Amino acid sequence: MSQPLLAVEGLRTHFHTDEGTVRAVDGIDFEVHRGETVCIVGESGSGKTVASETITQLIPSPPGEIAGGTITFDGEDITNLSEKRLRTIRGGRIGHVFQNPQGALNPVYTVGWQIVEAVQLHSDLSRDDARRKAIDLLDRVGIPEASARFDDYPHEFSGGMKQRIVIAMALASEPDLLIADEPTTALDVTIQAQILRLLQDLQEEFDMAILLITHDLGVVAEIADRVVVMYAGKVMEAGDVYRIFEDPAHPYTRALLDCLPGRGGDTRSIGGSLPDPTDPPDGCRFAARCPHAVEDCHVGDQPPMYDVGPGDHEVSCVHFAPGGDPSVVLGSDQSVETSAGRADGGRPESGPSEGGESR
Ligand SMILES: Nc1ncnc2c1ncn2[C@@H]1O[C@H](COP(=O)(O)OP(=O)(O)OP(=O)(O)O)[C@@H](O)[C@H]1O
Ligand code: NI
Repeated sequence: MSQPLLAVEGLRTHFHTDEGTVRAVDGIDFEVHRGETVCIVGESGSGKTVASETITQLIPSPPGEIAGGTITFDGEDITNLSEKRLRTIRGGRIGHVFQNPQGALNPVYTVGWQIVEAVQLHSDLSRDDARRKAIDLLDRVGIPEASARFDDYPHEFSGGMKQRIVIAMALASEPDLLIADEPTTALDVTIQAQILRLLQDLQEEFDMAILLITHDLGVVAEIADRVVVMYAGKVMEAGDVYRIFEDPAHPYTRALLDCLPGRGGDTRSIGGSLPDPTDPPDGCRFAARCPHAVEDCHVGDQPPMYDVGPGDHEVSCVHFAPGGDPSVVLGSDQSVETSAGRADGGRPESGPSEGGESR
């Protein structure tokens, strides 16, 4: 494969707090190639936002710290870039739509002014040309009568429109990579769909890569080329979106998918909770909640990423190690295991019953 646009290798982002060191991101690898959409999924608290905000060093430091690893963007190591150099990348070649869009717009300036600023920061367009470009951007993100609304203030727009404006701002520099952190979570379903379609259209138009963070697997199915499944600061599984949905390998991914309506699951969430991020367990971080955990799962480090094949698909699970027995997880059929979602953690009687239960 060609050189990735973004390569994250061995990344660790920790926070030093009174309660101990929060290992929010604890050694993860992933890549984003030009023009593709990579989705990071995982439960709340698994480190998705911290991982994405570490890329352009948006993590408050202290208490945050990049404790290890490298971030390479377009061939350049940007892990320890100076603030000055970073400013040309952040909001320039890398656009960012934050999880909380409220903070992204300044209430005391008109939206037009703010987008013009964003355009001018990364181009040498004249004020007039920047204004034309800003109106064009507002128009493209679907703000009706964009030129008439140019001088309106953020509070004069609805939540969905504000989010479109935030996206327009992130696009103002024509970024090579757009990082979008739960860009539609706060919005109603119709507007969510519109904004996702909009991102896809703009992606094609600008030949832009998208790193989308979400815990909505419905969104992932619709928009992703590749998926990275995070849990407790680690990557559990990664690969082509079709592989992840058709042949999910990690018990965690399978449990997540099980929560999707129409996949046979009857649960809203996975039983149990994330481990203490200041004191993660040995072995696989999901082992305590995993219906397939064996002794090996509780010792050593998180298992390495094993190839699941065919194609682009890797999983961090001992059952997929060379010589392991994936059928422990996969069972004899491909129906998604549902036990992980049961509040009592019980296994369905009909499920695969080879040894290895954690209880
Ligand atoms: N400034 C901070 N200080 C201490 N801990 C932090 C800080 N920011 C994040 N964390 C911790 O890092 C871990 C990962 O948080 P993160 O926000 O990345 O999760 P997430 O996967 O984005 O979750 P969500 O889906 O809720 O957005 C959590 O345990 C969180 O409490
Ligand atoms: Ni988040």
